[in-house]
Amino acid sequence: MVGRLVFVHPTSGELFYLRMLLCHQKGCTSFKDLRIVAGIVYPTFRVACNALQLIGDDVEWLTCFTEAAMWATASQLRSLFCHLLIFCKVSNPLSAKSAVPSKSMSDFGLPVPSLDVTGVLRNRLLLEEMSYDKEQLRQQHNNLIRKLNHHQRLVYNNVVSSIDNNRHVLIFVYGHGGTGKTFLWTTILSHLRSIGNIALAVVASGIASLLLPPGTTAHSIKILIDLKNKKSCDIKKVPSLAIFYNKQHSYYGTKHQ
Ligand SMILES: Nc1ncnc2c1ncn2[C@@H]1O[C@H](COP(=O)(O)OP(=O)(O)OP(=O)(O)O)[C@@H](O)[C@H]1O
Repeated sequence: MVGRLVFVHPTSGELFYLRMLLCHQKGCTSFKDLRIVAGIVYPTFRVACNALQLIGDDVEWLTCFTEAAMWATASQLRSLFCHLLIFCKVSNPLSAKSAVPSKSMSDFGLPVPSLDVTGVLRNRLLLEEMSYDKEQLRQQHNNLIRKLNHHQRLVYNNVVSSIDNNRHVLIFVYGHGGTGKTFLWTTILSHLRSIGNIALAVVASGIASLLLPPGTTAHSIKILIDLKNKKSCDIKKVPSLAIFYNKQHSYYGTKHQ
């Protein structure tokens, strides 16, 4: 029987290697026969092609990867690996990855960070909120709290007691310009952060965010200022923002300007 094999693009994966085997293996009567080389049944057409030395053996890529492993950081190695996969037509990606002996911190007798810690390190929002100088904040708080006037003190006590008693509350503070609202927020924020809690200062505008230590705009963390029926905040389940909101002991304060 005389037949013609249609062209198969190299990016077609196993189909490409099947076509290659059909051009080289003789007397085969099944797909399995095509995968047999020197009596060994190979699991895929590509591996069978490799055994027949029909395709490159990736040595140049393995050498490149092994050399880079001597000096490159983990992040650079990951970039290189992706670059090789995408642009260099590596025939066996897994062997390239396993060619580099990977070491973990425990191999050097170092404590392995918990998943919780590595999660926090990847979360910029959380990292910022947890890296305050607590001692400095404690001193600032001690200095500010002494100056609070009667009304400020009332609000301050209310906020702190609701946190101490784990009560979820919404507190609205009204006052004309210059009556000490920002002063009050700063006192509350310094207290919460000095005891290791996360307190998010949210404002309506970018200019107002400069008044609070460090404040952020509501829209940048997807909080709606204009609350109406059936409106919802678009916070995805996995990203850092969701992890941030899930973190226990988080408090949000907003300032409208
Ligand atoms: N209890 C206080 N002791 C000393 N100074 C205070 C006190 N409360 C407020 N101030 C000072 O008064 C000034 C105005 O206060 P603040 O900026 O907190 O007002 P505000 O209500 O936030 O104003 P606005 O609404 O215009 O932003 C600031 O210089 C602040 O340091």
